[in-house]
Amino acid sequence: MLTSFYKMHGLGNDFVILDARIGALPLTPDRIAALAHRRRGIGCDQLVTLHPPVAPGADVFVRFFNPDGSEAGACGNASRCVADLVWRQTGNATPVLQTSAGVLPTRREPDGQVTVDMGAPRIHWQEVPLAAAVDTLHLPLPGDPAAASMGNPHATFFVPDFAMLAQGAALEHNPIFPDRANIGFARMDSPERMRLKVHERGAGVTEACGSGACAAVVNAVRRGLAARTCTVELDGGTLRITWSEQTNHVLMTGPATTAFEGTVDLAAYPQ
Ligand SMILES: N[C@@H](CCC[C@H](N)C(=O)O)C(=O)O
Repeated sequence: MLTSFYKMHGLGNDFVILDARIGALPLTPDRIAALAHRRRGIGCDQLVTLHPPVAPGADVFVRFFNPDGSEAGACGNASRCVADLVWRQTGNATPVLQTSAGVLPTRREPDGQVTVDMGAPRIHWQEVPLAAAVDTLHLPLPGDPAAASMGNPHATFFVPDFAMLAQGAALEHNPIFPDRANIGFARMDSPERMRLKVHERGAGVTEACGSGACAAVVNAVRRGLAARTCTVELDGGTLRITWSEQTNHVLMTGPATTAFEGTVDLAAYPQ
């Protein structure tokens, strides 16, 4: 069962991308976890699959899976990578991605970076989701985080340093997050510049989290800490995030890089 894959990354947040547009792939949560394993598989922060689109105007349907086998509604860095891949395959510089959380227009910039319209943030407690009707701007947790969904659940802690990062795994599983959550730690260096580290749901600390950067800027703007356009510095590099006042959509701009292409025998991995 030889299947080709692309190994790509956005700021060191790395992906195995499998193309299921020409035929379904026999993937299960266990097989995804095995493929994502850093020593026994190809290794990645997320496994991404491409499918024929259903939404009118969409060019490709994209699904995102964490290395624990769970599925996520959004992945900002992988969205840029898929847009870059579609551009390289077809020459379409504005591919539209369909995801389980919505339809995302993308654009290749003149400098080769990719902008993804990540849609409108969801800030009602049921949309995040949270387990109870609480103020999403001030969750009843030590550290006073704010919550938002960018198609996947995020909580942002505004911190002076990153001493809390080790608490990310416990916070991911806090009962206030019924679907677990990605946990961001943001240090505001100025209203236009943020330093961010993210413990990702189902993946642990990664070098960058695109949806986490979008959620952190949204939450920082809601708190009066950031300008609508903010540079987010992650361990793997920087993203430019704009939360548009006109459209309420969040635009994310950053690089997309191909590391290598390869072939994998899916049957050699557990089902
Ligand atoms: N790395 C991603 C987010 C991937 C999904 C996340 N771990 C989740 O479970 O929601 C990004 O760049 O946004």
